[in-house]
Amino acid sequence: MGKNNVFTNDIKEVIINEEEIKQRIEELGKEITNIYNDDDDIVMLCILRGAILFMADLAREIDLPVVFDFMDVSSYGASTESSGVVRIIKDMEENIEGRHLLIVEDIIDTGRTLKHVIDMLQTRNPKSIKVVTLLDKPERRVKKEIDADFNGFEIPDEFVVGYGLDFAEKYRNLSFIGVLKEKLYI
Ligand SMILES: O=P(O)(O)OC[C@H]1O[C@H](OP(=O)(O)OP(=O)(O)O)[C@H](O)[C@@H]1O
Ligand code: HPA
Ligand SMILES: [Mg+2]
Repeated sequence: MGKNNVFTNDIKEVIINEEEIKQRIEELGKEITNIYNDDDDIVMLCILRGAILFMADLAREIDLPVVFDFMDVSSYGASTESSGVVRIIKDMEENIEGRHLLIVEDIIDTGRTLKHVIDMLQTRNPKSIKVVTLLDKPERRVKKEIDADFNGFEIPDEFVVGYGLDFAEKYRNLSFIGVLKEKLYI
């Protein structure tokens, strides 16, 4: 059986394939490498769980010394709509005062998760906060001021899964980004 075939019946359309993801991450890695100095103290913060694959691949394309940290944040649960309540399930471990913080997200949708995380982390006085997201759904933004500094792909307003993104915890291990068939959640 070929790779990811077990999910074929659930996916309406592949919108970003494995090769496109890989190429874009190489570009993002170069862009990010270029905006920092070699001696900057950088903490890469992975927002669990969705950003785990992106973090792992992006970090290897950044040619700078970085520290890894993780924060587990959840607002979607088993739904395709944000609950509106952003829950911090696990806080980060590093002290970020005076250090550069690079937040790594898989997707910015309504922007609620990122707004909540940034508001919280800003009070800890990092030297800078920058955000890199693999996917961006600008049409869905409620708080217009929330945006990424680095953005892999702009996508339309459809519920997507794969490459870390889930529906009810499923599909995270797809190697591409696909649109989920609506009959599975409507
Ligand atoms: O811009 P928003 O509308 O807030 O949506 C984006 C957030 O939602 C998803 O997380 P989710 O709550 O599903 O947790 P998960 O990463 O563990 O799947 C995704 O990983 C982002 O963190
Ligand atoms: O389109 C999406 N897919 C998966 N998780 C998400 N969290 C926000 N938007 C999405
Ligand atoms: Mg999710």
